[in-house]
Amino acid sequence: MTDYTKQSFLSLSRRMRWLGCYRLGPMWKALLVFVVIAFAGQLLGVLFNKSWVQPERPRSLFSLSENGQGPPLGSCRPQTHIMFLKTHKTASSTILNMLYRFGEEQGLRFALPMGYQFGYPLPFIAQRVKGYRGPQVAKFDIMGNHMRFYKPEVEKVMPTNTFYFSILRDPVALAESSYAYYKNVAPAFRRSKGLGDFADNPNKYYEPRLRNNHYARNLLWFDFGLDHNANYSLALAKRGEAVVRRNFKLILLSEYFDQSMVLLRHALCWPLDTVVSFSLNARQQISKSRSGWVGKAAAPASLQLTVEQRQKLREWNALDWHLYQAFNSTFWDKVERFGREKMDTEVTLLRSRREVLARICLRDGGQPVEASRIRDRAIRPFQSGLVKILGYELQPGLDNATRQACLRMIRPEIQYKDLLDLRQFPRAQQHPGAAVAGNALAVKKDSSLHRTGQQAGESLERDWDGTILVRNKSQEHVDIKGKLR
Ligand SMILES: Nc1ncnc2c1ncn2[C@@H]1O[C@H](COP(=O)(O)OS(=O)(=O)O)[C@@H](OP(=O)(O)O)[C@H]1O
Repeated sequence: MTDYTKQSFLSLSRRMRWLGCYRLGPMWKALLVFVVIAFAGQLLGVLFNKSWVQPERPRSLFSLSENGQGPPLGSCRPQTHIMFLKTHKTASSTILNMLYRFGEEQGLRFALPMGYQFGYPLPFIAQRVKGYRGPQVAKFDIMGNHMRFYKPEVEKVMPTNTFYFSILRDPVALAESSYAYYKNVAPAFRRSKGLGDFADNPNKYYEPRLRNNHYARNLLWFDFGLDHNANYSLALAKRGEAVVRRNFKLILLSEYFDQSMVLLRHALCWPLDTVVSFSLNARQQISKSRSGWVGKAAAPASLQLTVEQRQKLREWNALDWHLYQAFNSTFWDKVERFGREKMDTEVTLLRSRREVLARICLRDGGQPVEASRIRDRAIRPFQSGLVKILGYELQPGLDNATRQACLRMIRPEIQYKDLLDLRQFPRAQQHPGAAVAGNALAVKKDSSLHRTGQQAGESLERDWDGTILVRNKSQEHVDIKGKLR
């Protein structure tokens, strides 16, 4: 013992005598001293060691309960600088909804597009971000709307310690989803009789230079900013894979959505409830599996595929197929490192939380419904293509706080973006009709055009979804998705 410790010990025993502890035996005194020292140590640790600080709870109704926190995450701080590359038809709207919820609850600032996508399908440039004033001038925390990824420009907008992640889906399932959604949009799909017909002879229908045909070939590769029309070679595929690996810390899989959410929550140090979600943007469902995502029993004739046609689609999308296989293997390595048993426990917990929240929030036991059946027009999802895109009805009679928390979980992407936009830019001129959803086409005037000014030599044209395309001499176009879902 040092002199200082001896002194402290003596002064402590004097105080204990003063408190009446002199009646206790020596064993009890020693125990009491130990307890006092341990308590003081804890207190100092909490005060001075920041890594002991538990993640701040989102001010969500659900997270107030212990179950909503989930199993402990250890000594980490919640990540609040996040870039999510929102790939198409991969469950990305469900993930964006989580990011919107988390950011809203934590009062974070979103890098939002002027319209609904960041200039897609053109490669991303920082000027597409509303409120961008130059590299690192304005502070943005979360970015997650559709874009064609281009890292040097994203880096101008997001802080250096940003966590980059994205999600992939099996290219055959993705092709079905894409065909159903973009049937009338991608010329290659429009011309074919069905997906099977397209798979049998894609070159008959596919013209690489036609606008929106990127939805028909290696769509993931395209979204990651790579050349989706390049001829497949293993060397090329590996180079692309390496680029994705370099740029993204975590790649999720939509087929293993719940396991993905567990990995994500641990990577971000987030409470369980932030990654509990209801599947958004699903095609009309037949049955609902336990995992909570909407499955399809019988596909419409135009989407039916033989085993050979599935194989042909893999070959047609060979670059995406490579990417999917490579990251599928990485994904399971991560699960292995995480611990299979621990993963199973957390997935079970996540699913039971989803069931609890579905019972609280959703009408008809949580079954998604056709947009036309949703009484509140403000939460009807956007419709496109061959099939009906489903949404949810809220349970009637909820108290206001619960209603708001539930609403956040089912609010479709477009309406949610409008709401956040309005909060972040209360004084800016908003789109007429913002935050009001309807099934009808409502083309909105885009405020960014008025702010930046339309240049001489540019002409306005609309894309399939109401996006305003500004065409100039070099044929560059800007998107401002202007159709409400
Ligand atoms: N939780 C979960 N797990 C697995 N799959 C899910 C989940 N949530 C949504 N989905 C399915 O994702 C498809 C929609 O994808 P996106 O939201 O990325 O579409 S979009 O690009 O934003 O239009 C769409 O696929 P299809 O139904 O096959 O079209 C959704 O059903």
